[in-house]
Amino acid sequence: MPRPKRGRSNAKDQRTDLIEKVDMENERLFAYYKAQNIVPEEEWPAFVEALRQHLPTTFRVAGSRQIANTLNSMIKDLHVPSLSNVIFEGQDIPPPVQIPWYPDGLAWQFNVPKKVLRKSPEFKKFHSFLVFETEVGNVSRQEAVSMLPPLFLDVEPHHKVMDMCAAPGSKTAQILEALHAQDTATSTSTPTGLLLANDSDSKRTHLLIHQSARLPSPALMVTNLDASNYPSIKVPVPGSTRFGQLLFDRILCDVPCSGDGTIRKNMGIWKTWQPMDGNGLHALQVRILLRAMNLLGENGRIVYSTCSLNPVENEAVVAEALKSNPAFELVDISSKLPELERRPGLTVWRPTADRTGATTFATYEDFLQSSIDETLKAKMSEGHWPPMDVETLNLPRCMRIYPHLQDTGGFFVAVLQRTVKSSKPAVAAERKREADASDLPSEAPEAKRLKTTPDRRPEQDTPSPSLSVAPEQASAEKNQSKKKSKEGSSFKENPYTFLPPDDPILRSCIERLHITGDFPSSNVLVRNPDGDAARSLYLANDIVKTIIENNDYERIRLTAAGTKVFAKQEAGKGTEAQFRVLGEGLPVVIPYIDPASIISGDIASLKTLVESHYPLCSNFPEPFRTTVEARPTGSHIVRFPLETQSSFRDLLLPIWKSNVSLTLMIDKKAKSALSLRVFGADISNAAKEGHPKSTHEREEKE
Ligand SMILES: C[S@@+](CC[C@H](N)C(=O)[O-])C[C@H]1O[C@@H](n2cnc3c(N)ncnc32)[C@H](O)[C@@H]1O
Repeated sequence: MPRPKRGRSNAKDQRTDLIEKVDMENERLFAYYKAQNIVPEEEWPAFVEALRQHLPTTFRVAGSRQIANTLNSMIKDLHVPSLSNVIFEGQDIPPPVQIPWYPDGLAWQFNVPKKVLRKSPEFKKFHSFLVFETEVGNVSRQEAVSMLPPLFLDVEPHHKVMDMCAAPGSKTAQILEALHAQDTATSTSTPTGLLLANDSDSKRTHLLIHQSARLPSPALMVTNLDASNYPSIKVPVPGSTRFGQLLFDRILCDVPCSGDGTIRKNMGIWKTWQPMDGNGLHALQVRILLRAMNLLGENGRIVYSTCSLNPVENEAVVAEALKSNPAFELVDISSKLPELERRPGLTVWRPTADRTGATTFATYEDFLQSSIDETLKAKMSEGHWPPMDVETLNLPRCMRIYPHLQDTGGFFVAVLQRTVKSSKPAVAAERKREADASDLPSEAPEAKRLKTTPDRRPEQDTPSPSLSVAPEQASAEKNQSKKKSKEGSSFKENPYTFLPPDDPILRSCIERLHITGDFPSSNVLVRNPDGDAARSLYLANDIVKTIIENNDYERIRLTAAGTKVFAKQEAGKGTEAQFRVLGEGLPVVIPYIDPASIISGDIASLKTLVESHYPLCSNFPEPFRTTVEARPTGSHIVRFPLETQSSFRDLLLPIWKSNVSLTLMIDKKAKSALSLRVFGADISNAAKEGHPKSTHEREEKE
C-alpha cells in the first residue's frame, strides 16, 4: 500500500511525484539497521524521516581552480541574488546555498520542485546555465557525500594516484582537478603525477573517458580490469637497467556496494533492499582493498568508501584488511572538514543470513551454532563479524554520514596509511625482492615470475622513496590471465604509439601551429595499428609515456591515455589537409603556442563567431578583419580580452580560417555555455537558424 499522503507543508511540497508513489517502508531494512544501532535510539525517527525526504540537488563548480573561482563568483553575485526573491504559486522558493563543509564554497545545493525549474523564469535560466556548464565540464552534478572521498585523498600534482573503481567518474574528475591545481584560467599545467583510473565494466570505462575529457589531462590513463586482481605496472628503476613495480601515492577504493545510502535518490531500493545484499559483496570489497594496500607506496594513503550504511560492507571490510595487513592503520580524520557532521565507525555490528533482518548474530560462533540453514552458513565468513581484537583497530576513526545529519545521502569513508613503524624494516627485504624482479625480462614467461600471493602477502615498502617502485608482482598478472575476467575476453582498443619527435608530419604540424621549441614533442602519441600520424595526435606526460612503453597495452587493458590535442582537418578539395588545435586540447597546448601568433580579438568579433557558423572575414570589424584576412587558411588561436565582472578574462579560442570565412572550433554545447556566460543568453542557436552552413558549404563544394 502506498503511504497515505500527509498534510503538505511547503517543504513537503518539494517532493517529486515519484516520491509520492513509492511505498517508503521496508521492515527488513528497519529491523536490520536497528539491530546494528547505527544511530542512537533517540535519533531513529529523524533518521527514518530523512531517508524518506527528497534529496536536494547538489553540484560542484569544477574545472581548474581559477575557472572554478570565477564561475563561483558568478553564481554568488549574479545567480543567487536573482533567485533570492522567487515566489512560485504563492510560495517562497529558497535560492541555492553553499555546502558548508566543501572547501572554498565551491559546492552548492538547492531543493526546488521540478515544476519550479521548468516554469519559474529565474530558475529556468539558472537551470540552463547549470546544464550547459555541466556539458562543458565546469559544473559537476554530484551527490554531496560523493564529493567526500577525493577531499580525504589529499592529492597533489606530483602524486601517482589510482582510482580503482572509477566509473562513471565523478570522483576521477575531482582527483584530476587536484592534480591540475596549478592550472590557470587559460592554460593547463602538465602535472608530473599520474591518475590511473580503472573500472572492470568496459562500457562504464567509456563513460568515464567521456567524463574525464572535460578536464583534458596528459596525466590520465584509463584501464579496464578487475581491481581485486590488478596486475603490476612495470617501470624502470631510475639509474639502473632494472624494472620495478609502480607504487602509488594515493589510491581510491570507491568499491561496488549495495548502495542503500542512495535510497533518497534511488527509490527502488525501498522495494528491493535485503539484509543480505551486502554479505555477497564483502569478499570482493576486501580483495579490492587488499590489492590497493599492495599497490601503495611509502607514505601513501588509501581512501576506502561506499555509499552503503551496512557495517558488513564498511567496518567489516576495513577490519579484515587491517587484520591481514597489520602494517596499515586508520588515519584520524576527525579534524578534517570540521563543518561536516559525521559519526564514528562502529565497533559492534551483528550480521545476518536471515532475509527478514530480524535475527542477527553478535559473533560468528553464535551464527555457526544457530539453526540457520547450512547453505546460508556457507555463504558467510568470519570476516563478516567484528574481530575479537576489534578495539585495537581504531574503527571509530572511520566516518559515517547519515541523511538526517546534514540533509545528504548515506556514506562511509575510511582513510588508511602504512604505520610509521612498519615502513623502515621492510625496505631491505624489498630491495632484495626488487633485485629478484629485475631479472625478469620485459614480458616474463609465467614460470619465471615471482611466486607471491599479492593479496595476502605482507605489505611492501618502496626500495627508495624517490623511486616509488617495488619489485614486480607477477602473480597478480598470473591470476589475471587465469581468470577469464568479467571485463570481457576480447579487447578491441587500438595500440598506443609514440611518434619520433622528428616525424615529418608532427614537425609540419608543430611548425604550422606555431608551437614553440619547449613543446614535449617526444610525448606525442597516435592510436592506430600502423602508428601513423593519420588523424588525431595525443599528448601524454612522462610517466604515462614510461608506463605505455614498458607495459603491454593489452595486458593492462589500456583504454585511454593522455589527451587529444591536435586533429587533422580536411580543408576541402584540392587543399592539403592540416592539423588544427582542438578546443578541448587548447588549454594543454597553449603554454607552447608562440604568443606572437595569437590573434587579438574583440567582443564584437566574438559575438559574430558565436552567432554564426561560418561568418565571412569581411563581416568582422577592424582591426580583426584585416588581421584574419592576412592569415593563411588553417588553425589559429584568438585571444578575446573580456573585462566584465561576469566573464573570464583572456578567453582563448581556436578558429579555423577557410578561404573567405572563419569558424569557431568549439562544439555546440561549449558555444552555448560560452554564450550564456559572456552575453547572458544563448545567442548561438538563434544564429544557427538564421545562418545555415551556407558559406562553408559553398567553400566545401568549390
Ligand atoms: C560505486 S561505483 C564507483 C563510482 C565512481 N567512483 C564515481 O565516483 O563515479 C563502483 C564501480 O566499481 C566497478 N566495479 C565493480 N566490480 C569491480 C572490480 N572488481 N574491479 C573494478 N571495478 C569494479 C563498477 O563497474 C562501478 O563502476
